[in-house]
Amino acid sequence: MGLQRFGRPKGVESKSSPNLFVANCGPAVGLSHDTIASVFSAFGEVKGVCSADESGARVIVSYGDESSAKAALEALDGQPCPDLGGRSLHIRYSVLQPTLQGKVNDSVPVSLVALDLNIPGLYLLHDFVSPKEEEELLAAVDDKPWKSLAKRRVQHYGYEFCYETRNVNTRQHLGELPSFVSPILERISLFPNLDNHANIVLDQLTVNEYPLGVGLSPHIDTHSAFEGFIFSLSLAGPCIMEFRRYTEGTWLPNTSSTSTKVQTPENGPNFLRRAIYLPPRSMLLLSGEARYAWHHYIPHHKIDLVKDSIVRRGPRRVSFTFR
Ligand SMILES: O=C(O)CCC(=O)C(=O)O
Ligand SMILES: [Fe+2]
Repeated sequence: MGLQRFGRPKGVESKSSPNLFVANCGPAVGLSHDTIASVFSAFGEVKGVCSADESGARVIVSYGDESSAKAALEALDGQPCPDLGGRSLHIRYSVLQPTLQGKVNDSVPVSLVALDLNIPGLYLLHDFVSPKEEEELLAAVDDKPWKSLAKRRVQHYGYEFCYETRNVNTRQHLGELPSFVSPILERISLFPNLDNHANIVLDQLTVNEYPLGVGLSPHIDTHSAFEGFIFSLSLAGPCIMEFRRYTEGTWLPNTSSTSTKVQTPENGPNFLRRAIYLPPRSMLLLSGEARYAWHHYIPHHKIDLVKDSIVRRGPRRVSFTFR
């Protein structure tokens, strides 16, 4: 029985189950799993006791049948238990749920630095803006009208972006990029790793606001619309970004537009996958091969596994993508 296979029940009333979630009980409060098993076995055969989480003070007690669990819950919940050092236990039914690992186990190992991905043209700078600048940028866009898409909200500056064609409408110039991004544009012009700084022309900005659990489908930003560099600044919450490179013949360009949408099964064998962690305030640069040969996307996760740590996404992530 592995850690976190059983969920903590959400409501006060939960469906009966042979598994009990028992709080105020465990090795951290001086009660071994064996001791707990022996006390709970007074109500039926105990199949196992395991930690409910990393606290050491919450366990799952599993019986072979629901009636034993019900008897134990009725007898022990909320009562000081003399055989368990007089502790008052808080007991609920628990439910088997997919492991935390299971929710993220389709992920590739997530790197913290761009170099580890071995994708030419991919760069990531941490702390590109300060926490104060982050706050100001978020306040500036929250002051402007958001446009709601199916799952996220966007703002466009410079040129309007058309999601049907995945292209900008060059006849609809919305004006210069707003003054609140001027310091960012200045800093971008000093970005290391760029051969020819004079070549950077960034006249379109998309601000994306992703609610918790929302990501972005695999795509390559339309070539004709945005030549050269794509810079993406992450604010407010973390996420991971994945990259796929298809070997020849495994994807087809979507002929209805200039975009190259993925048309292969999600987990076909014929592509390479890489992933990078994007903390808030970091700036990602996609150029060269990273920009033109790899699809990028943000998995629709609420949590990401980053170097053996569980990283929870925030209530929202806001990105500023300059092209
Ligand atoms: O949110 C991001 O960092 C990336 C956004 C993106 O890839 C796009 O707008 O094309
Ligand atoms: Fe993109």
